[in-house]
Amino acid sequence: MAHDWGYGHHNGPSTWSKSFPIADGPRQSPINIVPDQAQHDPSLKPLSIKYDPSTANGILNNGHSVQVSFADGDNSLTGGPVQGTYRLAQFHFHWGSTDHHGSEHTIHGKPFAAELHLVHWNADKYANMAEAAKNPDGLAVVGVFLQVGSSNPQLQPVVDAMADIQNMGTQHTFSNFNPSTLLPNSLDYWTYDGSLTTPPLLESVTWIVLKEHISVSHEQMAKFRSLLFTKEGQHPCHMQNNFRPPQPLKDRKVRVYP
Ligand SMILES: COc1ccc([C@H]2OC(=S)NC2=O)c(OC)c1
Ligand SMILES: [Zn+2]
Repeated sequence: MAHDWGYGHHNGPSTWSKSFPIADGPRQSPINIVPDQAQHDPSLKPLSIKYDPSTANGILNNGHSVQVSFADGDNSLTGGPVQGTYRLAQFHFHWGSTDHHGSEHTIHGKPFAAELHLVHWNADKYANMAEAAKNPDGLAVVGVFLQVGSSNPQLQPVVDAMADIQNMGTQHTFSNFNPSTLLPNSLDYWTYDGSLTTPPLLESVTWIVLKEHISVSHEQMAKFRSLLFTKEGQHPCHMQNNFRPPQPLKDRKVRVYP
């Protein structure tokens, strides 16, 4: 059966457990992060991220988000909370209908306007992203908060490409883009064991949520909200509020670096 999960009243996050019982699992994401309760851990290392801009190979409206994919190549995440080398597969975003909410993780209960997810898979242990996603140490997702303020020129190539992928299922060429330009100056982070934030909600993600946000302008956010959840010819429904709310922490600790 084709899964018709979404973010609407009838198919949104509160309904996902019907088809995906893991939605009520022990390590679901996102979560609310309480900085004062995060634990220091001397085994945590600084993050090391190196991307090859020539591996960017397309931008897609997948009906849930806007996603930029990368060919297998020298795109590595090492250090931080992970062992070995994780390879970048794609990045995408989650955002709201206003500038005051839209991120998936929250800090002290406070949401940001949007959240960037840079998705990496454990290339030392698994053959590809799909295999990695089935394993508890398979994925590492770097989360970056977007706060509305000054325009972010580094985001503009992604924003400009949105004109070509307005409808669900549309894609366009997107090349020579270095996603490290979307990272803040500081790579200090919180980390915890979690999951994918949309179905299949697999509990295979080591989360690395950066403390420092990046900026985005109100006008740039309006372009995100101009995207459509719907296909060409369908009654148009604007892509916004494509975020899952925070889930119970249960028996987990959030660690902090430094
Ligand atoms: C099959 O591939 C998937 C499926 C779901 C997600 C969701 O989990 C997070 S995290 N953000 C999402 O939209 C995904 O992202 C890596 C990749
Ligand atoms: Zn995501």
